[in-house]
Amino acid sequence: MSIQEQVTQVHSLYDTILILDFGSQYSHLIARRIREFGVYCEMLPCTQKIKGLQFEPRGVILSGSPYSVYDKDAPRVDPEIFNLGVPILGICYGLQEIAWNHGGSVAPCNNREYGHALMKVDKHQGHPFVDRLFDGIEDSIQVWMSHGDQLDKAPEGFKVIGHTLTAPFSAIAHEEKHLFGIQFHPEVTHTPLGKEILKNFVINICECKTNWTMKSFIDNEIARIQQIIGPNGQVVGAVSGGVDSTVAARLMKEAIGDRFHAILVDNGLMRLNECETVKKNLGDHLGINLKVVDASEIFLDRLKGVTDPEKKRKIIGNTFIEVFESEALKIDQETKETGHCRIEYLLQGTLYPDVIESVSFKGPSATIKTHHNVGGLLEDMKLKLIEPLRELFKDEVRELGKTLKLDDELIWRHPFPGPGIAIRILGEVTPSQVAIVRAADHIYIDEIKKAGLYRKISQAYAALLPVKAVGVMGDKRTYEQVITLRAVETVDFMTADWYSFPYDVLKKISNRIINEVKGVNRVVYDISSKPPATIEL
Ligand SMILES: Nc1ncnc2c1ncn2[C@@H]1O[C@H](COP(=O)(O)OP(=O)(O)OP(=O)(O)O)[C@@H](O)[C@H]1O
Ligand SMILES: O=c1[nH]c(=O)c2[nH+]cn([C@@H]3O[C@H](COP(=O)(O)O)[C@@H](O)[C@H]3O)c2[nH]1
Ligand SMILES: NC(=O)CC[C@H](N)C(=O)O
Ligand SMILES: [Mg+2]
Repeated sequence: MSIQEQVTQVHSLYDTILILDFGSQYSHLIARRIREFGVYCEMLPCTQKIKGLQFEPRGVILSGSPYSVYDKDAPRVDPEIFNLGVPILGICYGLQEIAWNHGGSVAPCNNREYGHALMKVDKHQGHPFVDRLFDGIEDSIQVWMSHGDQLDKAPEGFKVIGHTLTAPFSAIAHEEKHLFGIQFHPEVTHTPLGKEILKNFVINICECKTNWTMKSFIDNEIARIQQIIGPNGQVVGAVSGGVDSTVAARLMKEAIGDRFHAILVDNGLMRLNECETVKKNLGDHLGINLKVVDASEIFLDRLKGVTDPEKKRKIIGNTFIEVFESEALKIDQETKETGHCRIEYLLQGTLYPDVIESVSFKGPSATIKTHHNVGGLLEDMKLKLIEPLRELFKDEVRELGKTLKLDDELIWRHPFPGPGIAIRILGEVTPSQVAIVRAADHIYIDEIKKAGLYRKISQAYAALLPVKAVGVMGDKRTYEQVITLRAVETVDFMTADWYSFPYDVLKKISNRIINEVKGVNRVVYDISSKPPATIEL
């Protein structure tokens, strides 16, 4: 079977929901919820032309957006979508966009709704289709809203299927055209019955089959990679030993075999003995021959005198790419005789949270942190990126890892950021500061493991604060640095709570760090949740 045929087969095996993304912070959550039902979905930019679609969706969802439909430069859906003849659900901006396209009126409202609201469900006897969206929901529901505009008139032919005290057209539907619009966000957990509503749309209204699984994601991704890379293409891979890049590498290996060249860059900012351990693990478990490139001097040299964490990330991101580009040239030379093409692609294990926090859709959503692998890339980089996990959340990648039969230890490894210890030293990064963090972190993680808490905590690390404090050791005054410990619990790393440690474990950790790590006389524990803090510093 040709690759094109394999791709087409995906769409014949699985019913597809098309999500058109207007740039909401929650667009990917919609995709994630739908995949949880076992239904395949694809998310494309809202500018997608219907003529150019390579598949026939069973239904379409229009996401929310930071824009207002009446803005001059507001993103617009291709009106052809309304001639597809499949059910369409608009969420927030999506609702407003449906109304806008059908002669409804949308305007800024006096009673903006941000947060919880109670929506009264309006049923319509004799119009069975419009009632399907809120099937199983009686009377009223708790919903989560985030809008400053609202409909002040329902478009012609639409029925009102829900209203709140201040928004009379919170939910509308068209019996014959199978169009639905809701002002609230069903994709966030703050709408407790949101999942049921999405399920009603996807399964009861669009009648999608629920046969999509992680196994099919894998097959689909492998086919896609083969199609992109071609029969002779080669790929260089950024592989850190973390679960994301390991899963990505595993898919790539499966897709193109030895034409995949995995590289671990030792940037001098890794944890104790990390490079050796990772090389061994990936070789032993996955048969991936990992080349470790020692570039620690260049990285540490470029970080001299730099204290701003964003600058550190950019320097590290850029230097990573330089190393990969120079390694790719070396591999091109070495494989010249094989008939394989020159390396065009760089594989990265980028996940959705890396993307959403680093870049913004057409500008307005805020950049939180430039993850080195997204916003920290070289502007004129020659290698093109291939990122099979770019749409997934961490827990989905772990699920994928399980399906790929990766070792539990690897799947449940705490994430470790690419810029590593550099962003865990507030202030200048020097070899002696790196050594302090490395030693403290090693003790911290060791004690967490000994206490049997490693799997309960989602991510833990030690970091160095840029301050000194007075202490007394062996009757002598000390004036040394402060280690801060962080441990969080989270599912998707988008929000997180600090971990509530048993005191005796903290006591032991603090004691060991102060005794064993020279240059430290205090240990503090970070009790900030995300938001408003972030997981890293
Ligand atoms: N030292 C490194 N050498 C090569 N590539 C790296 C290195 N550190 C990070 N990367 C690349 O940057 C990507 C993002 O890093 P990140 O730490 O988010 O993911 P990960 O290391 O694969 O998984 P985890 O989040 O579990 O640590 C990685 O997937 C990998 O492609
Ligand atoms: O590869 C990475 N490069 C980065 O620049 C980076 N910054 C944060 N992280 C990791 O992302 C997750 C969320 O972290 P934050 O709450 O600090 O944004 C956590 O798991 C962080 O460890 C990074 N990973
Ligand atoms: N969350 C949204 O989609 C908001 C849509 C629009 N910007 C409003 O404020 O109403
Ligand atoms: Mg990592």
